[in-house]
Amino acid sequence: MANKSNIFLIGPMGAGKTTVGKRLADTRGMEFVDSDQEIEARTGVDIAYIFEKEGEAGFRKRERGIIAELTGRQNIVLATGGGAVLEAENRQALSARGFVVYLHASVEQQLARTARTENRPLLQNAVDRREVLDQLFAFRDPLYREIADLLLQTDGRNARVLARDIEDHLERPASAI
Ligand SMILES: Nc1ncnc2c1ncn2[C@@H]1O[C@H](COP(=O)(O)OP(=O)(O)O)[C@@H](O)[C@H]1O
Ligand SMILES: O=C(O)C1=C[C@@H](OP(=O)(O)O)[C@@H](O)[C@H](O)C1
Ligand SMILES: [Mg+2]
Repeated sequence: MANKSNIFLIGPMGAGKTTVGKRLADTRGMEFVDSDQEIEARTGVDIAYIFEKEGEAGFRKRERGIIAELTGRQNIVLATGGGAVLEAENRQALSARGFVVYLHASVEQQLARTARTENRPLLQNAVDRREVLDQLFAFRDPLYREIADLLLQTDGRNARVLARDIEDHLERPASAI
């Protein structure tokens, strides 16, 4: 049965999943978990190091394991990584086991918010970050939409306002969501 006590945040790098998720969990008194931070805590190394040693495929395998586990919990706010929706298994678990919020951001906004990034290997190694973000977004946007229960535009809107928007949607009767 669907467990909608969980809130799962999806969307591209720089959409604010980690930032908004933490804030939302604080105000709702829920546990906050970030799949990337969880992988780092368990392996003792950062995401960039995992990409370097195991390639993207190695990272996706770890991400799949962690999402399968975390989506089985209750009453958590989970911030996923931007590529979590690539795996059908992840999409299935996310949509079945929680309320899925797609934090949408234009590529322009993604670029601005990831400008000082130090632990996003897909961007760090890129010659042209805009092109990489463009391509990722074109491929992934339909996947985010496929499982989203709610889509929020984040351009020009701060994390506090976005967390409150999510709260407002959750307070509404189910038929209005
Ligand atoms: N709504 C927002 N408005 C302005 N800056 C934001 C917003 N959300 C996140 N940020 C900033 O953008 C950067 C990336 O945010 P982060 O939460 O790590 O995104 P994600 O987890 O989706 O990749 C951080 O520096 C964060 O402070
Ligand atoms: O878009 C992606 O494929 C990735 C996004 C990152 O998470 P954020 O979306 O939180 O930056 C992180 O999981 C990894 O660098 C790969
Ligand atoms: Mg994040």
